[in-house]
Amino acid sequence: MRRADEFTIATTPIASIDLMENAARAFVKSFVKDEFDTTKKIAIFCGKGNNGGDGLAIAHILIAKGYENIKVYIINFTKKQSDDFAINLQRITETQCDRFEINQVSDVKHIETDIIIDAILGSGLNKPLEGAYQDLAQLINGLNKKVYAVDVPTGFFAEGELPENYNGVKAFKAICFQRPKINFFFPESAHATEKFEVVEIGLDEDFIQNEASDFCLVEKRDIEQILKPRKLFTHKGTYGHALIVAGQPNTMGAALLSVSACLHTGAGLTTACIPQSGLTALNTSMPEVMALSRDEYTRIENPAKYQAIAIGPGLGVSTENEKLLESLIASEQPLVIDADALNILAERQDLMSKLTENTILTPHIKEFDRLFGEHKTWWHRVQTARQEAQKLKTIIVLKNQFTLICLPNGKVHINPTGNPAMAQGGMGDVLTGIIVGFIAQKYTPDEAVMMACFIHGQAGDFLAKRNYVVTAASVAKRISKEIKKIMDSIDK
Ligand SMILES: NC(=O)C1=CN([C@@H]2O[C@H](COP(=O)(O)OP(=O)(O)OC[C@H]3O[C@@H](n4cnc5c(N)ncnc54)[C@H](OP(=O)(O)O)[C@@H]3O)[C@@H](O)[C@H]2O)[C@@H](O)CC1
Ligand SMILES: Nc1ncnc2c1ncn2[C@@H]1O[C@H](COP(=O)(O)OP(=O)(O)O)[C@@H](O)[C@H]1O
Repeated sequence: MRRADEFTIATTPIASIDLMENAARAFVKSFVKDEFDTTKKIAIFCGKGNNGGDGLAIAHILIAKGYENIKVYIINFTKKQSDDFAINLQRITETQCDRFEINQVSDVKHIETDIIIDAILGSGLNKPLEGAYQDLAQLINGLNKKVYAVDVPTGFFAEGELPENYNGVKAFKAICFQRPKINFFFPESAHATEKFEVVEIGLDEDFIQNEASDFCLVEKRDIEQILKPRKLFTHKGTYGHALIVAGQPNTMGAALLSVSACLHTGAGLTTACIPQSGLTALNTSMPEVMALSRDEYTRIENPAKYQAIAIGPGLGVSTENEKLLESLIASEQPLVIDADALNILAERQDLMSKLTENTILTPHIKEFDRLFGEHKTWWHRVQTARQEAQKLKTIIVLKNQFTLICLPNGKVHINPTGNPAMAQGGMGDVLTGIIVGFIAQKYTPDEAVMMACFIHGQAGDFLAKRNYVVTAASVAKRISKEIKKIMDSIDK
């Protein structure tokens, strides 16, 4: 982002001070949506770098908008100041804004305010907070006010491993510039901010798109480019045959959820390989689905006849299932491996090197650590996922609030859809069903995974607008409508 900043300044007729003004305006636009009461007391804490420069620009824009009680506090812990900070300090001096210098932390104790805007340190943070900065952050947290952070909360590293005990400012919302910071996507960021919003500040978009970055956010337009319409004269054979090996007598639900998701994703034919005891449930709830009884078939005859095979939801860990997984891996079909099949793999590390190229592994955090070892931080976990995806030539779908899709080429696609209403058992089984449903329809494995994660989350987001909790079965049933919604938006 810093390079995009420099590029934009160098190649467009925009001065860095104007870019700072753009950033401040974008911050204010978002801020006033939440905080429209112009009589509230607002304290803006400004460091002396560009983050603080933003804070000063925000102050004069808010004053111009009629906010009556703005006070600016300059954090004077260092002599060094940035050029744009100095320009904005001069500008604010020419207004009626109340301005105070904080030379020591104790000066903050007497501040009375309703809202705090944190512009002390931003993306220029280059070491963990200590000394006066750390004490100041603790003091601000102790005031228990609603804190809006400019770009990032003070003390929060935009990327890289986050320190175990976060000691920075705890924000209610971070309003960050142009692109989300990678670390916002990891659960540890919840210590630093309750939420974040990204606002555009006019950086050169073509430059950002072309910058080599290993991380990218999946967007609706990516899905629009991949999705193919169902054409005239096509038939069930066109849309492939998916096999889902899942369920045991007490976890038949996992199999049914996965199969239902596959059906609603549009596979031409779906076969469920489940124990005999589940057949009645399957036939009653989904007569469209065919069955292979697993009591009879401990091996899958002719796996090549399926265009896509998933194994794992509710499968159970047993010697028979281990053999079944081993035989499917030996068939050299690319598989979708989930849940108990991942747990079997964790016990049989020798099978890992035998996985066919483009096999998809879909672990949640615990399954991931069972497979690849304990990790203390998400940053570290994601580095491992990237390395393993490259080494094994597999796709690793590391499931989370923001699911991270690690591809064999080292790229990580971050899925932005989904919400906590989806945090309920069975949701991952549905994701597996969607992935296998798309692969059956001849989408490439990385396309299938990207579409599946995005649409799974989008279905959950739609349902969460009207429900406190969203069940896995309701997400599975919603998939076809969400695909249609995207299809219709392409047609327009
Ligand atoms: N790029 C963009 O898209 C745009 C960015 N903009 C804004 O600029 C912000 C980045 O500004 P920035 O580079 O001036 O750094 P900032 O965060 O103000 O820090 C200042 C100085 O603090 C120091 N320091 C570091 N760690 C420390 C610590 N632990 N404890 C104490 N001191 C510490 C360090 O100085 P050093 O240690 O290197 O001498 C650092 O240089 C960004 O977040 C956004 O708000 C927008 O205006 C326009 C578009
Ligand atoms: N807070 C959340 N926000 C977004 N998605 C979530 C959230 N909690 C769970 N999910 C999604 O639900 C699924 C849960 O997967 P998993 O734990 O394997 O479920 P199960 O094994 O019960 O089927 C993942 O796709 C995950 O991304």
